Amino acid sequence: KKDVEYGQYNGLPRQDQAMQKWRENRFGQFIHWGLYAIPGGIWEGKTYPYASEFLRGSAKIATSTWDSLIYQFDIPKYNPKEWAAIAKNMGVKYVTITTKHHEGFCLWPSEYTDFDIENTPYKKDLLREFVDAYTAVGIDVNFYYSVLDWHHPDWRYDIKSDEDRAAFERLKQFTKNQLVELVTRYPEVKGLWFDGTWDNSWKKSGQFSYELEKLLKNKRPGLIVNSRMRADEHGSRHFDSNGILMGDYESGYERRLPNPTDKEVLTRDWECCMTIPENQWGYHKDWSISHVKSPLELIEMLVQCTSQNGNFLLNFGPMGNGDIRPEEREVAKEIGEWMKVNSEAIYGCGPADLEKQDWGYYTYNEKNGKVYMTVFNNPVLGKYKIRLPKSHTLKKASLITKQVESLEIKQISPTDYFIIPDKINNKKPFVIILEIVDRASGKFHQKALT
Ligand SMILES: Cc1ccc([C@@H]2N[C@@H](C)[C@@H](O)[C@H]2O)cc1
Repeated sequence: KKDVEYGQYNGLPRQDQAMQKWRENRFGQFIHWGLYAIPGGIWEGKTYPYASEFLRGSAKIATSTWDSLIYQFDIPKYNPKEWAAIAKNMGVKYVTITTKHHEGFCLWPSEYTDFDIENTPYKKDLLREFVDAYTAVGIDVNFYYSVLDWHHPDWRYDIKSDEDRAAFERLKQFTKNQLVELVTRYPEVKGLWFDGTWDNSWKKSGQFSYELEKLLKNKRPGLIVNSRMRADEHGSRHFDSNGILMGDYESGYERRLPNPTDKEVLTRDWECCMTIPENQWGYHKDWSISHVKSPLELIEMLVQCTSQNGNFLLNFGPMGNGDIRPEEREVAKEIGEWMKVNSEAIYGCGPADLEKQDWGYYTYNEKNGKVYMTVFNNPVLGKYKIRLPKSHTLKKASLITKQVESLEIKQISPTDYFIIPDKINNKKPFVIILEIVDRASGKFHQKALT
């Protein structure tokens, strides 16, 4: 064991009310919005296929040229109430918005920089309007904040000289000031999603990140931070040098999910953040340049995350004028229709600790003791196999839509059962509710998650 003074300092998984709500939420909306939404991946008539929020680098644009985009940020179509309605209808319980991405442009009127919403034609506190609109419809609000700041003259990729050290100390103070400002001006905020913390300069700031986490949690009791915020004093990130997760949940699954049978992730809280195109977080004008995930692909990811004790954060990239693009409206509508029927298998659910089968995923709600089977793959066999521990019995199977009172069950061995639906006519993923009992205790219980 290494002596780690600035690693994890509270016991995980957190069981306080705020974290339980974060866990029960399961499904969130990510929003990437900034100056990059104005060019939308196209510069001087050339389409750049890389992530649009990196266009400044991809198109080798001078910082001063890029920063002058601020004068075009007049967002005539910005309608946070409509954004919140779209999110509500999609079925998300929380939202995470980029208050400041790597470009350094702040969506709120910050005391510590002029590179913010106040100096745009819009002028008003866009973030306050956003927080109010989402809070009004009962969606929890989190802030994404990039420590990496391309606009700030004191950013350093590494600390190689006294000048670097002095500059980065100023940057750290600026970062602390902005974060205290955010949790103070917007006390409704539930969590902070840190990004841009991979450079050596931050890896050498482990103690600072430890003290910053403590400071922010003192200012906002219950605040939830992701593992990307932290480095320990040896430069380890996400997990400290003893392999202990830092922050409150693991946030390494970016545009990828764990292997569906990975049992290790069941032991901690984690969140997967996902783009609808292959790799666009900010608005890109041309989505024809890559695969665009269908609502069904995205629903399957949401169900898989829930089945493995994770949250799913689906990204939207609003347009430079503040409108939500038609493709994203359509995704929100179709996922929302599915959630209206099946969200009981998602909200407040987690892993069922049953052996995964090919037809799809199990989720489990320990409050009502119900196990949910979400079917994505119809077996040619026409029967759905369930395998239970010997001590358990499958008592009942019914459709969440209650089209039929119950489905036929056939036990084919001490551990295996077939569920035999009268007909399989589903074109969409569907949910079967299972009543499984441990004969000894009379109810299904999940192995305690260590
Ligand atoms: C190499 C790389 C750096 C930063 C990112 C940012 N993290 C995502 C959550 C987005 O904010 C993306 O811009 C992605 C890839």
